Amino acid sequence: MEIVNYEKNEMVKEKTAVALGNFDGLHIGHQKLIKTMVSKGREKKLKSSVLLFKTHTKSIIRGNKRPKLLTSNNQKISLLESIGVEMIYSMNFNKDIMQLSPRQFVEDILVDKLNVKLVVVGFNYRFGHKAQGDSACLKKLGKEFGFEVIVVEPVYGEELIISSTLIRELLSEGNIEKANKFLGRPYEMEGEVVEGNKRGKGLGFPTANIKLDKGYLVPKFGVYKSITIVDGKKYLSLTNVGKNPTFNDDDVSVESYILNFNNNIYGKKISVKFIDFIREEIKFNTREELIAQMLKDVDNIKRI
Ligand SMILES: Cc1cc2nc3c(=O)[nH]c(=O)nc-3n(C[C@H](O)[C@H](O)[C@H](O)COP(=O)(O)O)c2cc1C
Ligand SMILES: Nc1ncnc2c1ncn2[C@@H]1O[C@H](COP(=O)(O)OP(=O)(O)O)[C@@H](O)[C@H]1O
Repeated sequence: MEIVNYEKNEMVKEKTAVALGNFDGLHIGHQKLIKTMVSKGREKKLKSSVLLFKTHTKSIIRGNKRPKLLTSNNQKISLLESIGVEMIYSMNFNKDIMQLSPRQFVEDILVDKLNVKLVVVGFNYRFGHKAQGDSACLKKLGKEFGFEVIVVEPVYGEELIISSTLIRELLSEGNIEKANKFLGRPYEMEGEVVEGNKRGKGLGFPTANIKLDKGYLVPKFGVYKSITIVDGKKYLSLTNVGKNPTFNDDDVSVESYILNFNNNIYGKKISVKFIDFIREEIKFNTREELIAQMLKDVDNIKRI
């Protein structure tokens, strides 16, 4: 996968097919759009590419109301690679870019830098200063500058339009099953293993605590069946998300107890795939009650 940087003033020589959007979550709607771009691009002998802003466009525009992210740039890049995308055109979304009119964006970026011959966007795509441009405007500019525009219709799941917002809501409600169905894969959080409160081993349940980045979406507090990936190997695990009410912790933690595992993994980068919501977090009166419940949780995930 080739990564080309706008900031380095890099220009693309080959003719390209480009998909445009934030693509946070890269859910099955996004996947359909990207696949359309890749296959139509191949037909026309164009280099398949995605223009990615390093930050979500709404995170700059909305300040504090920024949406919590479902995918990191690295996750997006590896998912895009697996769909067959050949190039990422990477840009910072800053005040200068934000102020480009739809016409300037098309001329300065898509035509001059990216050499586009095909642009694929979703049905509700907006672009340019104050989101003035829509797909009809893009089509008009395409005629003028000589590129084709394909607008991809929405993908539905259970009569709802699948969107990143819908998936954020499902994860916040603990509806991991539906969120995973719409993502087309399990929801995944990755991070470095950091030290926790050093209680886990004493309870008989050591947990690898992931260093959390505040920008990412944390699913509903509770206990999940999960798959934890350490050094490329998959392990069955139980992941607790929340504030450990039994111990009145202040901070939110995401921590995995990995079954049949006994290694020191502090400092390693691990990834947790959420498979099933098991139960809510409980405030127990004693450590013993918590331990008894964790033993039941282990039994539980071995059965489902
Ligand atoms: C399977 C599992 C279930 C858990 N359920 C609860 C719970 O219901 N209530 C709670 O207060 N903490 C729960 N925890 C979190 C523990 O309190 C936490 O892992 C323990 O205090 C160790 O924290 P530490 O890693 O910061 O040392 C659970 C942890 C695991 C692994
Ligand atoms: N089965 C296991 N699951 C998770 N972590 C384990 C396991 N076995 C050993 N470890 C190690 O133990 C650490 C967790 O121990 P714990 O007592 O819970 O301390 P902390 O509060 O620092 O998380 C993990 O970060 C990891 O390095």
